[in-house]
Amino acid sequence: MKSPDTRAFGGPSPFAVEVVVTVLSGASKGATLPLKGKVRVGKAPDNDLVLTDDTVSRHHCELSRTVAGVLVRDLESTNGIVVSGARVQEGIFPPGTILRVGEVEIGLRPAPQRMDVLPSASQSFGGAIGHSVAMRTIFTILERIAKTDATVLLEGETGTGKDVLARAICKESPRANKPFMVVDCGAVSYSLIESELFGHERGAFTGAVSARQGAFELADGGTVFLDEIGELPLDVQPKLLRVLETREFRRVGGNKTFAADVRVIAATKRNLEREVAAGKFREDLYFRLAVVPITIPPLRLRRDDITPLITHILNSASASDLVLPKESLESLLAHDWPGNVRELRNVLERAIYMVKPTGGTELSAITFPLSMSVPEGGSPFQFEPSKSYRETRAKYDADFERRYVKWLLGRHHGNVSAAAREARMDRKHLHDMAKKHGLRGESDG
Ligand SMILES: Nc1ncnc2c1ncn2[C@@H]1O[C@H](COP(=O)(O)OP(=O)(O)OP(=O)(O)O)[C@@H](O)[C@H]1O
Repeated sequence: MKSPDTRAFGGPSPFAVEVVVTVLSGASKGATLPLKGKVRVGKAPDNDLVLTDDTVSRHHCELSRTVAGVLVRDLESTNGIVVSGARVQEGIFPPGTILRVGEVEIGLRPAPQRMDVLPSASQSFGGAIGHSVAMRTIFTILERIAKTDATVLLEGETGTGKDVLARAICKESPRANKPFMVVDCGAVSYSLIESELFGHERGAFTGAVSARQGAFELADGGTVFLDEIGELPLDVQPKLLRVLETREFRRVGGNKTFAADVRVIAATKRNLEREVAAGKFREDLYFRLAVVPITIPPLRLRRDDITPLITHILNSASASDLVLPKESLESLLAHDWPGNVRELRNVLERAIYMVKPTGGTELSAITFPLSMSVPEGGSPFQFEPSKSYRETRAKYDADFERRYVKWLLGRHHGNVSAAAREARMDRKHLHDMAKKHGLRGESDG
């Protein structure tokens, strides 16, 4: 293992991001200032950033933006500047670094969303497909930062592709051939999460019958993917923060210090900034993780991606020969996809499994589940005040009948007898209903 160093976690500046200086503790907590030109920090009122704290000197330090990062210079202060536990006279630090000025913590917060980012010319990044402007803009950022050690925070609803992007970042990084260790912070039991991350020594706790390596140790030289980071218990959060700051860790119950030579990628379904505001997630840890914050929009807000994703999913299921009629494509494009790309994949794969064994060549709308046309949590009904109860009811009865028959026949690949048997209804009646709605059942010999 490499010897531990005091380099701020996140590595060199990944790209020319704007930096905002944020006060994280003390009386001026919450104060922010964009880092433009030189920023003087100290207790005296003529500073750009005034910190009213007795541990801060009148003119304490000076910060300025350089191409390589933020130049931090101590102005002969009494209590100095500390970064990752080491006192600093002068040095260049990447966005994401936290400085201790006397006893006050100030963060150099990156603001990459204010960068002028053009969408990538590429319609994929690693295994992730995306033709929409939103996804291609994300690809541009990832193309730039994948090769660095910058910590990435991926936020997005379930199924939007956080896991795919984390793996893609790893694949495009110099750590591609090193381990990629996943810790699902939401799935590991509370008592074991620390051991899962950092390992434990034999006898460290009841049940620790033998020593065990954690993800940070196993990933040495590679990448640790902290999935569902928003679920990390509050009392474990400072431990992770310390490791990210000092880049070293110990196993639970151990004395030996290991260097954490890993790149960290974290992901969450939650809005972590909101969790911070609600006191459920530590601000300093959020700050450490969100060096490159990426928000993946839900699929319903980037419908341009649906068609290429369908093609991609059909290809990867060796079903590119199946035809998707216009009507079916339209219904897929219109759906709101609360489960995002995962739901699209599931719907298509189910349809493929239903059609392929029958030797069918079309993924007709009949093979898509009924639930598709009803947004999750939404109502399938849209009432019109001009229509009477009878008319309204007749319309929905007919709609219900059509959807039900479509679904039922779909389950039985159009075999009317089998479908009627399952629904315990008369075969002829089902046949007539299908005919009425223009749904054809297969000859059921
Ligand atoms: N842009 C994409 N290109 C290709 N496949 C994708 C894309 N986004 C998601 N997928 C596919 O959708 C499924 C769900 O993606 P993934 O597991 O990455 O989502 P997630 O955001 O990590 O979900 P969760 O929050 O539930 O863990 C996977 O099968 C993945 O391959």
